[in-house]
Amino acid sequence: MKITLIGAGYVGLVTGTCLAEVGNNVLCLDVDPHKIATLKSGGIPIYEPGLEDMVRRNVAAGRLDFTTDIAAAVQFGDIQFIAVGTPPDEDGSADLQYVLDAARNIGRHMNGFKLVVDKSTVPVGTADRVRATIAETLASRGLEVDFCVASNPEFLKEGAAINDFMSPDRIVIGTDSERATQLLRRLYAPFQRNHERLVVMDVRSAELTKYAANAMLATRISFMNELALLAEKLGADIERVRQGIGSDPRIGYHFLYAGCGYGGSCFPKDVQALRRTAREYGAPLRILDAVETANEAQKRILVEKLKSRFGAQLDGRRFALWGLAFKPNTDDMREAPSRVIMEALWAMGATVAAYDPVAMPETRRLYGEHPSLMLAPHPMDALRDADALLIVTEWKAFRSADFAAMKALLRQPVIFDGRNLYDPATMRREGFEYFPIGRQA
Ligand SMILES: NC(=O)c1ccc[n+]([C@@H]2O[C@H](COP(=O)([O-])OP(=O)(O)OC[C@H]3O[C@@H](n4cnc5c(N)ncnc54)[C@H](O)[C@@H]3O)[C@@H](O)[C@H]2O)c1
Ligand SMILES: O=c1ccn([C@@H]2O[C@H](COP(=O)(O)OP(=O)(O)O[C@H]3O[C@H](CO)[C@@H](O)[C@H](O)[C@H]3O)[C@@H](O)[C@H]2O)c(=O)[nH]1
Repeated sequence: MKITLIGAGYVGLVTGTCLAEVGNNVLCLDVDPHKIATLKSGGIPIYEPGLEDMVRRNVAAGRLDFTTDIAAAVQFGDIQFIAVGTPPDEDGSADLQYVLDAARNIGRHMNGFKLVVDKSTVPVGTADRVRATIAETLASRGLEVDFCVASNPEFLKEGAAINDFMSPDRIVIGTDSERATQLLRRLYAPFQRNHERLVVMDVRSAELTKYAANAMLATRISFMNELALLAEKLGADIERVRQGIGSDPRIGYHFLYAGCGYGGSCFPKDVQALRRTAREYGAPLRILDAVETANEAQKRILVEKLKSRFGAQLDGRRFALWGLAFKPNTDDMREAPSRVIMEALWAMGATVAAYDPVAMPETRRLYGEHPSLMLAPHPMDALRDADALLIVTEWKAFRSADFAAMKALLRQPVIFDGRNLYDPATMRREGFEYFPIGRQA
């Protein structure tokens, strides 16, 4: 099939590449000429394990190409995926300007039938707005051309995007059109594995499903984070509690890890946008209000622990920080807890020596040559003469650490572990003051 991806970001690039991988012809359009130039020259603009090879393979096979030419892109695909960003507006609602721009461009350049698929995360009712925008644009050209609009939200996780796309738990399709259903059934047939993954429903339910999934996962995390703080006070261990409840299949093990808060480009903005929709429709989601408040506090939890240990005056102190990305296997720092933590430490007069395996260029882009930030070439270099280490992202490389060497480098053997990487008893034996989340220090 011939497919156009509008937006070649995380979702557009992964979707386009995976669709090419199973034999489709894919053209990815982006308004960012630098992104397209990078892709055209064989590079990829994001860090996503496995993606670069897959892009290269499909470009070489002639199934994948990139363009900034809007007319050519719209004319190319029988299916037009809209995968542009939907960042939060000032009031927390999803900003739909890019989605509606894409819709206008489709209306401006289409000459025959198109199936338009909203892949971006968009509030309920957006497919109707996309349909109306295309219809108005066509009318302004004096044309009547047949088209359908369907919703097909994406559930991939950064860092595991290719596997999530190639082997999805489910593929949600929202449409009331038989033609759209048949086309998307054919398109997604190679991703079904042994049993049916397609869940077909009305458009509004599909749009809400995406927000419901992210809100449910964010709720589990905030619940565990608050429970962790209680466990600390009660002398209990949140890791034991996690294993104890996760074994109940009604609860399950996934997304129950207490830590220093959820970040990323999705949970924070989608929780905010759903709360905003709920308020607008007079059906407030009080639970989600609490989820967000709890998460904001959790992003500061290491700072609070550090203040209890060192006081609030940190002039002259230096702290090592391991992990800048909002989670492992990505260079994405959107809404990352590391940012809240570094900014709080700077405000109290401290300097930070940080290390991350892939997110240091992104850190430089965000903070420039910040006078209170040193980026260390190696995790151990960050520890030299630091008053304590803060662990913020659970990169695999941090799991098996050389404790003796760490102790020798740190000014004092103190670790605030925001991801519970180590066993508290071992850390005590090794002579560390160890402050985990929800476990006994
Ligand atoms: N990142 C994720 O893990 C993820 C997962 C599932 C869903 N989503 C959702 O998917 C959507 C896209 O997210 P993303 O992370 O890929 O965003 P992104 O910022 O990485 O990419 C969006 C791209 O769209 C381009 N763009 C903007 N307007 C355009 C236009 N009119 N025509 C062509 N290109 C245009 C931008 O230049 C950018 O490259 C969002 O709604 C997001 O919530 C993201
Ligand atoms: O038990 C857990 C699991 C995750 N997190 C944190 O939650 C955040 C989000 O993690 P994750 O969901 O793995 O990353 P994303 O790439 O943001 O993916 C989420 O957001 C995407 C965009 O909507 C969806 O497509 C995915 O299904 C959804 O998992 C990160 O800060 C994690 O550190 C925890 O604190 N505890």
